[in-house]
Amino acid sequence: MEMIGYPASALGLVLLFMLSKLILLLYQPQNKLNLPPSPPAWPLIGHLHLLGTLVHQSLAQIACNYGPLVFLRLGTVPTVVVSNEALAREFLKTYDQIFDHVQGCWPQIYFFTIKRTWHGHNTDHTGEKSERSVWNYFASNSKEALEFKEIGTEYSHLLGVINFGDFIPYVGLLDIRGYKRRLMAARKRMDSIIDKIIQEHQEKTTGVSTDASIDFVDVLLSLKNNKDYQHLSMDSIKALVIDMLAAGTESSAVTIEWALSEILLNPWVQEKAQQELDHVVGRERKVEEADLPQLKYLQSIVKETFRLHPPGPVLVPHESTQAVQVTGYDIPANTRLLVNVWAIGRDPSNWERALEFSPERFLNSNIDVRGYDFELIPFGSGRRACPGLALGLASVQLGLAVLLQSFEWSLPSSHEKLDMSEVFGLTLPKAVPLHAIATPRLPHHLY
Ligand code: HEM
Repeated sequence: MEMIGYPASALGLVLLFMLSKLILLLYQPQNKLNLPPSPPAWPLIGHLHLLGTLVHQSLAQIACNYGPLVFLRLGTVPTVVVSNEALAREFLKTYDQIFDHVQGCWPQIYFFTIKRTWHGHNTDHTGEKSERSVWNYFASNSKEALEFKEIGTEYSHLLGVINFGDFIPYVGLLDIRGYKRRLMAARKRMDSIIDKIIQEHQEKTTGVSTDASIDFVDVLLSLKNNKDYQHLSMDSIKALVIDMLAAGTESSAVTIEWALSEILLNPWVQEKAQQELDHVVGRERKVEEADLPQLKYLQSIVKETFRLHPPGPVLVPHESTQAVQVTGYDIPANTRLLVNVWAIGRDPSNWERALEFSPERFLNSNIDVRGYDFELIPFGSGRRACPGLALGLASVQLGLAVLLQSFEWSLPSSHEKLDMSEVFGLTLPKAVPLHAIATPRLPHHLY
């Protein structure tokens, strides 16, 4: 008998080979290792069946049953999950270098690019207003901007779903649920937008010489003239542009939406924030970035929002480059690390009334979000921490300050129940977008 042109015996041999490879991968001898606690695993899929659509919540539930350090086998991928402050410090600070696996020079490029192009939020280094062109491009309502947002939502969803094919070799080839096909289609659409942006930047003949006029696409393109980065292909540069756009836009927007939602549930927070804005800025001018250091209550609102709704709930997966012992447990080389920042932010051993939204808790506290206080690490910590921290933090603080100074916020109906459920994806947005009424509170000429 012949199947699709191949003799059945040859097909059988291939299947047998694939199956034996899979069994070898899944059952590598690990019995001599002192691995962290682990729930019972299923054949082939390991612990994948324990992950629901809200992965961070499933992992928090597993931590409740098995402790703050858990070893999981997600298909063939060995994974450790960390769910408390002390262990986060251990993995991200003490063993930072070991759990640092990422594509070669990319972290340096991210830092270098953001440093070259960001001199403050609204102003360049000379203190003059500057147009930050690529970001402005996507903040607009242009056809490309709307398409980018649409593709971004698709990407975010597809990167969040648990796709068995990503964890079990050969299953991925079948693409049973069509995720790969959808991702390729989204990538093709994204590629054509990025190609257009790159072409426009390459065609720019003037204005690239001053720091104020360059944006991060200019900086990335100029890497080709730098001898340390000449090996970078055009595809890598495109991927870097997409990374920066994806990481730099959604996280700040999602945080502001959560902050406003919490404020609507806790109206006295709005009252106190507006009193502070009136006192520090007044109502005759718009709040500016220079006002932010004095807006202590607003800063506390932002910290409290990051605590309960971190946009990267399990950070970006890190991977061990070598075997290591952490708190007496063996962690093999090539083990993925997930840090459940969402669970750490709600851990009652760190936070009183942990599930309550209470910005006041930060007013007389030194806890900050910059990666030194491991009970609150929405930007990660150490070598892999977010390179856009300063820009992201300022964007959220200023964005929220402008919204609270300019408008009185209320729900469309006093009986309306605000839906606070989440969707797990590239970030952690609200499942149901916020609908609120904005009533102007500043003089007419300021709008
Ligand atoms: C609310 C704002 C933001 C939050 C909460 C945030 C959070 C994060 C987190 C948690 C990570 C992963 C860190 C880790 O795995 O240890 C990350 C990575 C990253 N972020 Fe941000 N981010 C924000 C804004 C931005 C902005 C504005 C940019 C760029 C302009 C940016 C660029 C990046 C990049 C390129 C990475 C990947 C770094 C790597 O893999 O080494 N982020 N961010």
